Amino acid sequence: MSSTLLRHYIAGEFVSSERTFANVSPVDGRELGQVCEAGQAQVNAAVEAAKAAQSGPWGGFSAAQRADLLERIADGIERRFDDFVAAEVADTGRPVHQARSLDVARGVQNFRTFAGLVRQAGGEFFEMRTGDGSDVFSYTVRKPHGVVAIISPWNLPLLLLTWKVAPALACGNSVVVKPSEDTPSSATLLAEVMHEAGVPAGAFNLVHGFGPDSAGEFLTRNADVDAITFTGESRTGSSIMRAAAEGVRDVSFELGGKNAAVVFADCDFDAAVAGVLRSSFTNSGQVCLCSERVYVERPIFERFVAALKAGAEALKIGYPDEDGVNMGSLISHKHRDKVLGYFELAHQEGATVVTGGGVPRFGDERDNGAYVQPTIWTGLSDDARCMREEVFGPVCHVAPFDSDDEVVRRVNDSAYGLATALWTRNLGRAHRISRQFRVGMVWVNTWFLRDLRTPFGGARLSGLGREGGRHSLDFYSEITTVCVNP
Ligand SMILES: NC(=O)C1=CN([C@@H]2O[C@H](COP(=O)(O)OP(=O)(O)OC[C@H]3O[C@@H](n4cnc5c(N)ncnc54)[C@H](O)[C@@H]3O)[C@@H](O)[C@H]2O)C=CC1
Ligand SMILES: O=C(O)/C=C/C=C(\O)C(=O)O
Repeated sequence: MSSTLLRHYIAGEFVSSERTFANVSPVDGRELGQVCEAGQAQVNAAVEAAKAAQSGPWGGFSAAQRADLLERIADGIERRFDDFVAAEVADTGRPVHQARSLDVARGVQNFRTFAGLVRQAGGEFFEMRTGDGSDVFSYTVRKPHGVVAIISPWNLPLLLLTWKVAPALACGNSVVVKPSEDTPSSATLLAEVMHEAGVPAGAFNLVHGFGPDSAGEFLTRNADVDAITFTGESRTGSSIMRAAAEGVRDVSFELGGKNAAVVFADCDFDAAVAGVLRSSFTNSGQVCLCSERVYVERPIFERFVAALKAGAEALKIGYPDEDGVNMGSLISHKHRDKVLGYFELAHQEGATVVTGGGVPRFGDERDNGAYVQPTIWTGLSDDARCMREEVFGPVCHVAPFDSDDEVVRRVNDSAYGLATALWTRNLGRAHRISRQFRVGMVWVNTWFLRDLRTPFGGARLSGLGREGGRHSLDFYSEITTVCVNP
């Protein structure tokens, strides 16, 4: 990073504020730098700039020009790939190889994908014969909403931010982005790339700060914001929805999950063990798609738990740039306290701790970091709080099951409904039961394999609406129908 003071980006300029807060490394607890905190006036200025951009040069861009701009932004991220990796790793403590292969690579891909999609996006066309014999035709045109507020979380900072910024700009909106207070760095770099790529002033704005009574709430309550897209905790989604109700603004929410993995006795055993290790422990369990409930068909239950335990104990926890490291820290000490609270609760609720359950000791500065051990529980009842609430850490509970109907019922017995992963060689069964899960996404013999054109989102507490492919174009557009009676 070029500076240790991270600033806002408003109306095409980097600006600071008097109030700042510390950006703290979750690897060793040291301060990485200071971040400006936007007050009400600065958030209002960002929204005003975004609104003004709609009637300036940005408002005149054609879809093809916007697509070209998105390609230039993707080129800009690629040119500064190593800076983005360093920013993401410093803020999150994740392994460097993950930031390279997932976070930053996907940031680039989001811009290229939505550039391609908006170039192809057509409207709809219908013909209808009326009672008097005339042929009426109707067609649709896509227009931007205007100003879109983007509130993003800390778990996959650049990936989730670009997943929203790219289609919002592709559709011609102006955006005001509020990244998580825990991960301000890659968003600031993205503002630098926007500046270098020649994004017209006001089309992309960035404000730093917190949620309640800070930049997040100021932004979502601003009446000139036309639509809000948010990824984060379900409770925060409810607060934002209350703010959006004023003025009946459009919302798109990707919220939490208490996802299940279902392992049938006929699965490819080694692939299923490797898959569940990934789905439970990737990014230290801090992906909304992670599996915290694992159901294993009884004939292979004991063998599966033993193999999963061996796999979890073989995961290497350490510095982000260490060779062979699989797991980094959690995002923050605050989040570690939350995860450790669930470790304690599991103990009180009668769990058997198969492995983990504590904090690794390194004997160096990482003991000031926010690490926890990968943890596996068995023996909890389906109504235990640890089975119903999202922990968002490297932990799963493994339970046996005996029939398809039973496992579908238990998987669906959740307030959440984001994703399920199935492991079986019987594709007939996979097709049959996939549709029975009350979730937005089902993976069969894989996990977190994403075609960016497919709908992404969840049911019930897991979200509202779908993004991805044309679903993103629909959310980020206002569609007008024109009916012509020739
Ligand atoms: N994708 C997911 O499912 C995620 C789930 N979480 C869960 O949420 C818990 C809390 O983590 P947080 O970072 O505090 O998540 P959060 O949902 O509170 O924060 C996400 C974003 O929303 C903003 N925000 C918070 N309250 C707001 C409000 N009232 N109005 C507008 N913006 C607001 C935050 O500043 C941040 O940018 C975690 O322990 C984890 O369990 C966190 C991040 C992502
Ligand atoms: O878009 C993806 O591929 C990943 C999405 C993950 C989340 O939404 C999350 O962890 O919050």
